[in-house]
Amino acid sequence: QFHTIKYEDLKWDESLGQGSFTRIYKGYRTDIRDGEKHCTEVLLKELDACHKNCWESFFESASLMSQISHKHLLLVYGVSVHGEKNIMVQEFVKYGALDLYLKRGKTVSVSWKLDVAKQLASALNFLEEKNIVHGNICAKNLLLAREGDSSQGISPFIKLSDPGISLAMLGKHVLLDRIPWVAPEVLISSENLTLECDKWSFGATVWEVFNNGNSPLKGYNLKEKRRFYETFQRLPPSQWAELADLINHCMDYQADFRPSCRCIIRQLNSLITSDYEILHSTEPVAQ
Ligand SMILES: N#Cc1ccc(Nc2nc(N)cc(-n3cnc(CCO)c3)n2)cc1
Repeated sequence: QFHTIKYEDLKWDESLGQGSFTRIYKGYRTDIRDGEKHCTEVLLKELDACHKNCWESFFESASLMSQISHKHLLLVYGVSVHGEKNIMVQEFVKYGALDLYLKRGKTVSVSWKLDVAKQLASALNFLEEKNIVHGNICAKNLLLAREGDSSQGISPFIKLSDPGISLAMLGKHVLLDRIPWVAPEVLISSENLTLECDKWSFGATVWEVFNNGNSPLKGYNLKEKRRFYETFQRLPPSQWAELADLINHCMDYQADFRPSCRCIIRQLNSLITSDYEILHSTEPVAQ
């Protein structure tokens, strides 16, 4: 169900860090198309050899992303297996993970952040229409393909990354550490992983985007993270009441009370036109 790529066609460049059980590298893929040699910049996502039993979940995640195509979903070229190595070959997205981009202190406007939220909501709406659960929505899995330039009215462009190893395969500690992105019902049983869980994670991700990429519950240990859910706590609300309401509506402890994607998109559209932008934007506004 997806393309297999010859290991000899891949070249590794610098290491770019790691996800859960995976290591990522910049790389190049040579392939011959209509008689010409092409060399494409790629992202090589390697599954740690010690997690061999996860490889089918790793490939399931790759095949999920290569079976459907949408402008805000990451393009997966295929997979390569070489001895112990399992490698997913993805399009190289120019500016990388959004959480790191925001943490690097880039000041972005309110409308920039709302554009990102709307693009994520449209990707989620697409998945919802296909009844596909992503299961790992977070700012680290949002990749920035275009920075945008608010002075030129050019909006940013994001791509949602593959979900990686499925939640069902992850140990309890990894799941607890994913609080507050993982929906509370999933901690009880990964059987509860439904489309509504992606709405919860969407709320936590929008919170990250509006808090300059800072991790919610930063510094909480696993016990404190568990207590956060057990006592039905909420993330610190944004001063922008309508935004805080949307985030809390998505992060409703009752899964079936969470809004549909269409409702989320409608609420985001109403936010963009509100005068919050004028009152709170960092750029001086022409009087
Ligand atoms: N400096 C820098 C820099 C780093 C990376 C990229 N590009 C890129 N392309 C992808 N397809 C995936 C990722 N990626 C990043 N972190 C994860 C793990 C969480 O998913 C995935 N990064 C571009 C610039």
